[in-house]
Amino acid sequence: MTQEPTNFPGPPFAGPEVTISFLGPFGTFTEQALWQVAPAGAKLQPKTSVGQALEAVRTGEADRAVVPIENSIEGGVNATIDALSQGGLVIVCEMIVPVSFSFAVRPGTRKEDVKFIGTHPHAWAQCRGWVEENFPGAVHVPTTSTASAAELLGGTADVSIQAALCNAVSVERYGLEAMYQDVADNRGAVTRFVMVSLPGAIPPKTGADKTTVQVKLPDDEAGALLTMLEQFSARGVNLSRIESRPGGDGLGSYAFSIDIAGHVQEERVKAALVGLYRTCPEVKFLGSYPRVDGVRAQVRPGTSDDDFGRAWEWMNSVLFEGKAD
Ligand SMILES: O=C(O)C(=O)C[C@]1(C(=O)O)C=C[C@@H](O)C=C1
Repeated sequence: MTQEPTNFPGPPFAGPEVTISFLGPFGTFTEQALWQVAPAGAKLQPKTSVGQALEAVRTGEADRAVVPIENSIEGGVNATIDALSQGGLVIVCEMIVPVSFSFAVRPGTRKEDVKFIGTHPHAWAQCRGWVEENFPGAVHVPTTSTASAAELLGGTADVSIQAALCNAVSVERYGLEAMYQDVADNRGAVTRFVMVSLPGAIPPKTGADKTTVQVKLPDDEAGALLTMLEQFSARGVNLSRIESRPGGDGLGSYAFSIDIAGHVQEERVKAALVGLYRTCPEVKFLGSYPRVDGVRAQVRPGTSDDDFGRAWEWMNSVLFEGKAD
């Protein structure tokens, strides 16, 4: 099946259809997220880790990768944030998926048989209280995704788990049955996913955009964090997420993963990023893309593209015409 590359996020792909790698196997929440944007004929490549899904794009094996980046209960997905910080990839769109879990077992399993429960650590963190109440003393067996726990449980091999906390679609896919449905400690939990590609044309600005950057602060410099934040506040740029990650060069060295409300083609965002680049040892641009919630950035008086344009006109008249007012 041939796809029109034009309205698909990110640079054109070699075609005829787009190849998308994702945190697999089939039946993960990540697969559910990718169908929000993937065309019907997309070729899917399930991978066993976020790192492998992203690497497939770096090597050209896939045109895009879809990976989880943030959960409303458990916070950032470090594997994704760290892998993206290695550079070479950009985010081209985001998706949000409401998350609740099925408690899946092999047909015939009794409640008292369940001693070991397999699932992804992020899923476990979202169901910890429920498990404590319903299966006190049960042990968490971490798996590479929620669907991999279901696949393991449904497989013929003699496995050590008796239940999996997974997406409802995995229950049927792997021949299991749901002992409980809609399991979650917090109603309304959502996970945010991103689609990434090799860098190319930046998705056009819509007025409701996000820009993701990774910034390293100078080591042992008093006020370095404040200086970094001032680059944003001085230009009226709002942040929707900021997380510190170890820089990897020993204790005390940190990098910040930041989502900015705005598009890199907006003057106030450009000015903030230029300010960051001047004052921080490392700045990585990880993409500008439309916000899935459609929330438009509030533009403070004096920070619109028009305000920057008038200010530059004035400066040019000072520089090139010698004007003094
Ligand atoms: O394991 C999956 O099904 C995933 O898509 C991963 C993931 C995550 O990394 O947060 C996605 C959504 C849920 O929050 C639990 C797990």
